[in-house]
Amino acid sequence: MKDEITRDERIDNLKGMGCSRKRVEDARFTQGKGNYVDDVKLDGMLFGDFVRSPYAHARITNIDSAAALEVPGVLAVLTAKDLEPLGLHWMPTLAGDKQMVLADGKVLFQGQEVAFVVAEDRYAAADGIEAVEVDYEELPVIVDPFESLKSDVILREDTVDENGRPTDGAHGPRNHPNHIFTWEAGDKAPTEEVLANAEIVAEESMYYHRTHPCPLETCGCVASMDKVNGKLTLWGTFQAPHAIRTIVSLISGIEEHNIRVISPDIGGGFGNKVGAYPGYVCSVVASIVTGKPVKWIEDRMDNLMTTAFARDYWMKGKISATKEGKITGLHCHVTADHGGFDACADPTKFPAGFMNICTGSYDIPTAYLAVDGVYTNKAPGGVSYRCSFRVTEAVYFIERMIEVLAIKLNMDAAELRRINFIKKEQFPYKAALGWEYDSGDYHTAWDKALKTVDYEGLRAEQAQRVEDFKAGKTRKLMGIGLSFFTEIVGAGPVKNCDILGLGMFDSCEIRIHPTGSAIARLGTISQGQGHATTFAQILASEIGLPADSITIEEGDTDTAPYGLGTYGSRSTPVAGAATAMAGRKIRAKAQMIAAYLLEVHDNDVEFDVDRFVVKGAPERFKTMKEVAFAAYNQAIPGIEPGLEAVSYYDPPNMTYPFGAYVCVMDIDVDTGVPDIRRFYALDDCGTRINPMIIEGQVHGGLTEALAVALGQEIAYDDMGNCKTGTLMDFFLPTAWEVPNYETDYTVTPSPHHPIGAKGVGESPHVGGVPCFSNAVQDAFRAFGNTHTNMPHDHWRIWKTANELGLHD
Ligand code: PCD
Ligand SMILES: [Cu+]
Repeated sequence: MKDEITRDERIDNLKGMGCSRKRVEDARFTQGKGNYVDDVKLDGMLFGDFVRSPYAHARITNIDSAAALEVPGVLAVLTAKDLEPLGLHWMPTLAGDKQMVLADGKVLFQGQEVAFVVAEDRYAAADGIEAVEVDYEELPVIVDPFESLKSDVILREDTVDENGRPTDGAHGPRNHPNHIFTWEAGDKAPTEEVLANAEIVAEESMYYHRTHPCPLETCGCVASMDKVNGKLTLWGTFQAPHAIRTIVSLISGIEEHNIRVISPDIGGGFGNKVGAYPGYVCSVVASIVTGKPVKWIEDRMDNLMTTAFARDYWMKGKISATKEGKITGLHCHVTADHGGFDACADPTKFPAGFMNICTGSYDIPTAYLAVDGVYTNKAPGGVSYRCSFRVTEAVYFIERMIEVLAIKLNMDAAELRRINFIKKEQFPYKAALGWEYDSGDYHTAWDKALKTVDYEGLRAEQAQRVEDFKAGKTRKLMGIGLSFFTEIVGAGPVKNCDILGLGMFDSCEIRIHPTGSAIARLGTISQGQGHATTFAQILASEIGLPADSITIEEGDTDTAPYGLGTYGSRSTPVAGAATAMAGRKIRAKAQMIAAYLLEVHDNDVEFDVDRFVVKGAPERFKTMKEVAFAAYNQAIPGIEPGLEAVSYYDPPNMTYPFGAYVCVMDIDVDTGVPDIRRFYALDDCGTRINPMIIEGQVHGGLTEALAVALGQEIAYDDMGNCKTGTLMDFFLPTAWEVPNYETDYTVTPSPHHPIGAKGVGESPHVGGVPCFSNAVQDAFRAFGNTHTNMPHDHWRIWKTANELGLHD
C-alpha cells in the first residue's frame, strides 16, 4: 500500500507532544457552557451558610438559634453541640492537627465558622444568620507569632495537659502551648562553624507576608445524601477529589464505595482548594439530617478571610562566602505563622513543605534550616498559591540572600550567581539539605537570559541613571531584578511523600474504543491548566491515535482511578508519567495484535508514529486504528479481547524545573510607582508538551507574582481584624498593571520521567516574586538599601525612598 501522506504529516495529524494544540476546553469556557459547582442544581436543593465570628479570639458562652428558626425558609441551625454526638465538631487537618468544624466553646480567628444555617435559599440563609444570637466574651488577641511564643495566653486549650503544658504534636514535642512544631534539615554544628570562620558573612531578616490565592471561583460544594440507595454524592471545588472521598469516609463512617466525589469544572484552584473545609462537613451533615441536597458556596469575603492563605513566613538568614564570592555556608531560621489551626497541606513528613530547597540553584556545601510553626489568632491554611510546598518562600529567601551577599561583597549579583551555580556535570546533584536534583544546565540558561536582555548594557544605563538622579536631571531610578530559581515538583515518591497516609502516586486508565478513538481517565483534576488538551497529546504520541480522538476525563471518583490530585505542579511529573506508562502498555498489547495481523513475530514489527511496521518492509503495516478494531473483533490466540490499560505511577524522584528571570523597572521616587519596562522569563521544564499552554502558565504565574511582590496581602490589625477581606483592599492586578512578558526556554529533560517532562505551573510564581522584589530593591542599591519587605506597594516604595533621604 502506498502512503497518501508523508511521515511528517502523519506526525502533525496526531497533534502530539510539542504541538501548540488549541485548548479543547475553551470552546465551553468561552461560551458559558462550563459546569461549575454553583451550576449544579438539584430538585429540592437547600442552601447552607455560616454564622461567622466577628472576633479573632473569644469564648462563646451561648448560641441562641430560636429567632433564626422563626425566619421564613430557615430549616435548621447546626452548632458544635449538634455535631458533637456524631464526632464531627472537630475534623483532622491535612497537617495532622485538628480543626473545629463549628466553634467549640471558643473562636480563634475572625470569620471562624460558628453555626451553619440551612434554608430554602441563599437569601433566607442570610436572614437566618442575622437572627442567630451568639454571646462572645473577648479574649486577648495574638497576631504576632513572636509574641505568641512568649505569651501566657493559651490559644489552643485542646493541645495542653491539665497543667497547661503542651502535649506532643503531630511533628514531635512542642516547647510552648502556642508552638506547633520545630522542623530541621541539614547540619547545625558544622554550618555554625563554617559561618563563624568565614571570610564574609551576610545576614538578613525578611518577612514573606501573608497573602491569598483568591481564585475566580470561590470554594463550595453540593452534598446530596440519597438515603434510599445509601449513596452520598458530593460535588465540590476539590483539587484532590479522591483524597476528599477517603477523608469523608473516614470521618463520616460511610463506606468509601458509597461516596461519590465529583470535581466538575473548577474556576481556578491555586492551592486554595486542596484542603478540607468546615463547609464540606456541614453540607454533608445537613444533607443527611434534612434528606435533601445542600449547597454551600462562599462569597468573596468568606474566601479571602477564612480559606487557605499563603506564606506568612518570617525568615532569618546568614550566608557565608570567600572574598572571591564562593559561597561556603547557609543558615536559615523560619518562624511560621500558621494561624489558629495547622491546616497546611504538606506531605506528612514535611511540616514546612519543601522549604529545605532553600539552597536554591547553588552549590552550597554546608547548610542548616530550622522552622518553628506557631499558632496565632489568624485564619488557618498556609499552603497554597502557586507553590503548595513552600518553594516560593525558599526561593525568595535564597534569591534575596544572594543579593544581600552581593552587596556585602560589592559584587555584581549576576556574576555571584554564575560562580556559585551547580554545574551541569554535577547532576544528579545531592544538595546539603537533602534533595537530589535530577537535572539542570543553569549556566546555559543564565547566559542566554543575560545575553537576550543585554545585561551589561542595562547595568551601564542604570549607572548613568544614578548619575543623572544625583545631578537632579531625573526623579526616576532604574532597577534590574534578577532571579534564578530551582523548583521541586512532582510529589512524590511514595517512600517519602504521603498525605494522611496516602502515598502520592498518581494514575491513568485508558480505554481504546473499537473505532480507534479513546478515553483516558486520570487521578488529577484540572482547574484551568488545560489537562484535557495536554494529556491527550502525551497519549497521541505514545499510542499513535490523534489527540482529537482522545477524551481526557478527571475528577469523578466513581470512574477515575485513584490519585492524589492536582497541586504542587505534580500532574505532569506524576499523572503525566502514568499516562505515558499506560500508553506504553496499550502499545505493547497492540504490537502483539499487529504482529498477528501481519503474520510475523512480535519482534519483527516496530512502532512508527501511528502504526506498526514490519521491520525492513515499510510497505507492510497496520495502523493503530486497524489494530484497535481487531482487538474487538478478532479471536486472537493467547490474547484477551479489548484494548485497555491502567498505570499507577510512583515517581522515583521529584523533578527540578528551573528558570532565569530578569525584570527591568523604573521607579518614580516621588510617587513610589513602579513601571515595569521589561520582563524576560526563561523556563526549563524539561520536555515541553504544549508550548502555548506553557506560555499561558508562565503569564499567569508571573501576574500572580507581580501581585504578591507589588501589593497583594492579607493584613490584620492588632485586634485580629482582617483588613483586606474584599477586592477593594486586596490587590488583584489587571491588564493595566501587567507588562508584556517575553518568554523563552531551554530544554533539559528529567532523566527519570518517561517523557522527560517536569512541571511548570508553579515555576513562574516561584521565580517571579523574587525577580519583581529584587528589581525594586536593586533600584535603591546605589543609595544604601540592602533589604525592604514586600509587598512593595506605592506607599512602601515611597517610604523606602524617603528613609534613604531621596526626598530631601
Ligand atoms: N513540561 C510541561 C509541563 C507542563 N505542561 C502543561 O502545563 C500545565 C501545568 O502543568 P503542571 O506544571 O504539571 O501543573 P499541574 O499539576 O497541572 O497544575 C498545578 C499548578 O497549576 C498552576 N496553574 C494554574 N492554571 C490555571 N489556569 N488555574 C489554576 O488554578 C492553576 N493553578 C496553578 C497551581 S497553584 Mo498549587 O495548587 O498552590 O500547589 S500547583 C498549580 C498542564 O496543562 C501541563 O500539561 C506542559 O505542557 N509541558
Ligand atoms: Cu512548588
